[in-house]
Amino acid sequence: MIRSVCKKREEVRVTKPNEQPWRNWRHVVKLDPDRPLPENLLDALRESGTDAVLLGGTQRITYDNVSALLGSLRRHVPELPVWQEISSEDAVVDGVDGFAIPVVLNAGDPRWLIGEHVRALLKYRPFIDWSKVLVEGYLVLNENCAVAELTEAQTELTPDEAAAYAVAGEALLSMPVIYIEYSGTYGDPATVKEIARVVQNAHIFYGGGIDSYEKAAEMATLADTIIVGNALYRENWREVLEQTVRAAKST
Ligand SMILES: CC(C)=CCC/C(C)=C/CC/C(C)=C/CC/C(C)=C/CC/C(C)=C/CC/C(C)=C/CC/C(C)=C/COP(=O)(O)OP(=O)(O)O
Ligand SMILES: O=P(O)(O)OC[C@@H](O)CO
Ligand SMILES: [Mg+2]
Repeated sequence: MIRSVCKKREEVRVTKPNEQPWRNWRHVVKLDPDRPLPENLLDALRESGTDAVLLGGTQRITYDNVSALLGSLRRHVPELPVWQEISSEDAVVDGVDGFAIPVVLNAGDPRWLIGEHVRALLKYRPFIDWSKVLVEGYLVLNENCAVAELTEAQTELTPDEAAAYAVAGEALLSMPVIYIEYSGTYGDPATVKEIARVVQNAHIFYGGGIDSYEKAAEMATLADTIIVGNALYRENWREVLEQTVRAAKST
């Protein structure tokens, strides 16, 4: 009986350590498919030393704008890994190097903890190569960002509470990545430090408000990977790119 049940199981590929390229990422650029890029940014990425690009945003993400941005990246920087951070099941594209799937640990609306994921699995499950999937346990900590509003995230957390969410993600839910998300504002180093202290094996992404060498260096000493988004859409994007990569690689 047991054997026949086992035979019926589909083969699920488990990711091996050498299939976790994100463990080597120190600096990542997050590009929003909904926003026009500064001229020459993509060419500058080629020489920048950044480790990967995440395609992601919260609002107005469509199949067409993700495909267009992916196409531009492949033309200008063919060697740079590009991962799609899925925020809408209708915008999933083919041809990326991997998929990052956010799960918002402190979501007030459970859709963003598991509901949307189940809906997407009903559609994509037979076609998924799980070795290309990275689950990100998001901790959304800036109450004034689009993702906090969408997910109704409980952002008022002490460092101890934030760390408990991170441990829940790592130890209870076996998440490989904990993403400390302050999108749009620079985070509280004490909170990031406490999370880094208690998390044992999960890889820590930090994102939010990084626009200088000093901020990048501070967060890069606490987190495994820093993610730079909004500041790349400003006039001084060249300086931001150069300084934040240099900080991430030298700390
Ligand atoms: C080709 C093929 C068959 C591929 C298979 C695809 C695949 C691997 C499918 C997996 C199925 C699956 C489980 C998909 C997930 C579906 C889904 C919609 C899940 C919900 C994700 C989620 C919690 C979204 C909420 C928003 C969020 C966390 C977005 C992440 C990006 C982010 C925070 C961007 C920051 O942007 P924003 O807040 O807009 O910041 P600024 O405006 O300030 O810049
Ligand atoms: O846009 P910023 O504030 O740099 O944040 C980066 C990233 O964490 C957003 O999801
Ligand atoms: Mg956005």
